Amino acid sequence: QSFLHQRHASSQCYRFLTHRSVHKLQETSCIPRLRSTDVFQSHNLLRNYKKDAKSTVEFPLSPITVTDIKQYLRSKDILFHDGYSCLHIPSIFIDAFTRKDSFSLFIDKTTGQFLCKDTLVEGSWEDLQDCLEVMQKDEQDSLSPHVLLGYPESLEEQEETEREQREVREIWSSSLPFTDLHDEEAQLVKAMFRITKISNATLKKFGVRLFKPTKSLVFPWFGGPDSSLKGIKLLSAQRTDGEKVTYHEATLPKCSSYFNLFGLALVSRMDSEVVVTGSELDTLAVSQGTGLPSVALPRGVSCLPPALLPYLEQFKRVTLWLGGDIRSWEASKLFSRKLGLRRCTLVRPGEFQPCPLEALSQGKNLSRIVKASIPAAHKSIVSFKQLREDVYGELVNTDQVAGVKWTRFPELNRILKGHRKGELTVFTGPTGSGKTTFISELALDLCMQGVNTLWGSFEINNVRLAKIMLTQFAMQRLEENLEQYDFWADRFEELPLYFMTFHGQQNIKAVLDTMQHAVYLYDINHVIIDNLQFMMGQENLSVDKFAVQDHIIGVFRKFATNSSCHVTLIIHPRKEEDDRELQTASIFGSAKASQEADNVLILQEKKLVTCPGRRSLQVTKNRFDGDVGIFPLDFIKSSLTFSTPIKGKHKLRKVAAKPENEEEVQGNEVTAKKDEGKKEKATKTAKASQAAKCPANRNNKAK
Ligand SMILES: Nc1ncnc2c1ncn2[C@@H]1O[C@H](COP(=O)(O)OP(=O)(O)OP(=O)(O)O)[C@@H](O)[C@H]1O
Repeated sequence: QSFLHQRHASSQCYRFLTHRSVHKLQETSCIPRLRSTDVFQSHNLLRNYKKDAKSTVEFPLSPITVTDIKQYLRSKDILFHDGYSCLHIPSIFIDAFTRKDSFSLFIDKTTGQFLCKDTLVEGSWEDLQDCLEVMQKDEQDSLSPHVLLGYPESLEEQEETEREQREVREIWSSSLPFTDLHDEEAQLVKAMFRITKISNATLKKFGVRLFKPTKSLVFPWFGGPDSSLKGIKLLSAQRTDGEKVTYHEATLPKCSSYFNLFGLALVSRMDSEVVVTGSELDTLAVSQGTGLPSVALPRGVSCLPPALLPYLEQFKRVTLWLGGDIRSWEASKLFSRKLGLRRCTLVRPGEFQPCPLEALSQGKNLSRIVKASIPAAHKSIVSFKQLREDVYGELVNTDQVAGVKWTRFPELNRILKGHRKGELTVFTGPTGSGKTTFISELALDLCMQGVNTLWGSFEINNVRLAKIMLTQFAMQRLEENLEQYDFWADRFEELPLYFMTFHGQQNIKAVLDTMQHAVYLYDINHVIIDNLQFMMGQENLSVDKFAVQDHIIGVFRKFATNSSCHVTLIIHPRKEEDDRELQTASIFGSAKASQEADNVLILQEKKLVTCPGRRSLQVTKNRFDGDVGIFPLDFIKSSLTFSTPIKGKHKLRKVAAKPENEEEVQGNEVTAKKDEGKKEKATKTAKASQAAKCPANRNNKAK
């Protein structure tokens, strides 16, 4: 209280302290980014490798609820509209006469973060409270938009921003509108991007141009009160497998500060309906095919940054048509929660409803597809009639339904089939057997494929953990190749990877709040908790220890389901006997708790008689399709990675995993052996190609 009073003693003082409080927030942030990036992002990186580095700054010191926000506003006699994702209040950064009845300041209901659309002033809930207090104290009816001190950019950052802005202007001014191209050339470019059905009029309307030197389409980002050019996205196309086209994109400014809803500049204040797509080309297709306003998400289906929500508040109906695959479908269900379920309808991907661009090329009626979109808010009781399309979707897309495949662990794909959202994986193994090291590689593999990942490492600190992951990423001992550090660190920084800063014993509520917050901000798909024992300390230990553990498992289970987020829990076994293998029962206190887990993985240490000390991974539970099994792991100390042993060298043996189908396990083992040769070859090729890509020294980076 007294601190607050001091803060509000004068505007001058307030400016200084608010500035400091921003830093305080950064210091205490529970989800910091690894390091600020100052590297221009390669034109060839896929969008799902990018992460929103900027938003890690604003972790609230104490979680805020919409009720708290409303109560505070009422206490200050501030009128507000209760919007879908935000509360709308009259902006305090424009004078009372100009603002009239316009409610242009948006407060995020989940985080309290605010944005004034008229002045683009933004800040945390604490910042807004400070501003309101100062206004009241000084009896002012508005504040200068400059009252909030920004987060000062370093000289390097300023230079980088200026360089980017210069580059934006240069590329834009040397790009050509399609109407300036010869017919033949325009057709050729359209054929290359597979957009022959998109008319020149549509391209012109959206201001799409061609940048000839890299044969890229240029999508402009117009924004701010003066609708000036704020950035661009460059899209290049490459034909693979004859007909298939792979797109690569790059943004300026770099992806972490690229917050453009492409198409927004064409939306009028009166529009109440919008179709949200996962790519700029899809937005062109929707606009041309339906005549409806349409916007594209800057990072496609990988995330919907909350910073964009105020721009979507005006729409009473939002149709999410994010693509033609299961990943888009899952993303649309998650994003609709952020946008407010009531107003969202979803286009279910399928044979007759591909992504908008494909639908346009196939001559489908896009308006009809949008009209047939289904409400996102589902009822608690449904009939099979409502479910049949979902069931059909699962049947025709079995591979995608099975989840993201590991690239480094083909044997795990064979047993578990993939990594799926909303599941709970429990992982155990003897003390010091390499649990953290193994899970680190397992999670890294997924993260490298665009699975947004959050680590809760309570036992080892984040620097050590990041060092392990970076070594696994580079697949080599970086201590001996320090000149390559920047090369690998720059690439590692691009991963959608976040760390909680908790260390040691933690209160489970604080951890869950942080996880929830991260899911909202970064669309986290995978949380790893290492390990559960660090959440036990503060619970009431007068009750049975294992009952507490089971309770905590139940809490994480609920979180995984409700947040559609995969949770991997590392747990120490309850007892270890030297000559006995660990089993499912070695972890859980009760049968109920083992029931909660979808997957149970055990790192077995001493099971292969021929090679003591060798680890193997055993899957003892797999709710998805019931397959269980075991496969050996080879540990490469220099890279801290695990890989399948060389064919024929080590004999696989069956363990008492109580497989439902013994024949199946034997079959699995045969397949595993077949895979070994392939894996070895793949590892060698991967290492060779990485070595080829990696520069001999850091000077190359500067070049
Ligand atoms: N398969 C392996 N063979 C030999 N050493 C390994 C293996 N896997 C990991 N290690 C090493 O063993 C040490 C402990 O590994 P790690 O911290 O991953 O184990 P843990 O099971 O998580 O430990 P704890 O039980 O304390 O949580 C590390 O130095 C790691 O590099």
